[in-house]
Amino acid sequence: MNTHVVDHPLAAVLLTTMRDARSDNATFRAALRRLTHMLVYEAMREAPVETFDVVTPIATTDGVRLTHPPLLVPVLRAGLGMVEQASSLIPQARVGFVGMARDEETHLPVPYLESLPADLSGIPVYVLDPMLATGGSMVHTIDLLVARGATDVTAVCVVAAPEGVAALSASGHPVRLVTAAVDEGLNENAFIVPGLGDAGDRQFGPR
Ligand SMILES: O=P(O)(O)OC[C@H]1O[C@H](OP(=O)(O)OP(=O)(O)O)[C@H](O)[C@@H]1O
Ligand SMILES: O=c1cc[nH]c(=O)[nH]1
Ligand SMILES: [Mg+2]
Repeated sequence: MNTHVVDHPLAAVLLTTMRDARSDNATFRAALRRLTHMLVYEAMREAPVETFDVVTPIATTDGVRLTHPPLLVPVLRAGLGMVEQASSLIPQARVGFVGMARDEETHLPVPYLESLPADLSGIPVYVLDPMLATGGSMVHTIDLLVARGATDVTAVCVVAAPEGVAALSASGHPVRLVTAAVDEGLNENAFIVPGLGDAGDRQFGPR
């Protein structure tokens, strides 16, 4: 599986704000929005484009548009903080939703929402979730996408654990990962170390 760590000073500064336990909910959400801009920009670098005639006030020239506008899939709750920025960067994108909450005892994802187009064949899909910990939530989300015919999936994350990267790779799904960091690992509660805490709680408050 291809893993791209977005290694840029501006991304690192925003990630630092998100990691900092002193950042309040609003500060955390603002940093996530700005970092999402950079992650999606990088994730779309190789997106295929087609040309068409565009008429400037002076002459006709080649214009460019995305060949296959993608589907964005935020994983609720935490992925909600990424979708507005991602869709403003790609106004042609459609948006689907998956909702999932980890069971605090088993650390397994418990799905509660699935709102996706029926047929995803030929559509690139960008899954938005700041955290890839055990990988259970992301693998389950991609199971849903692949069952609808998706063959081109990008997981856009802020912090990944090596365990989650390995789980994604072992899933055998057609996925690549774009993330701002790969951290040390998971603690006994399956939280990422050093991580940034619970990305849902840090945006919206505890459930
Ligand atoms: O890789 P995993 O071990 O599955 O953990 C990652 C998941 O945990 C977080 O969501 P959470 O379950 O806390 O729900 P929330 O977004 O509502 O807080 C996060 O946003 C991922 O979806
Ligand atoms: O560190 C973690 C692990 C799972 N979910 C989070 O929000 N944070
Ligand atoms: Mg959470």
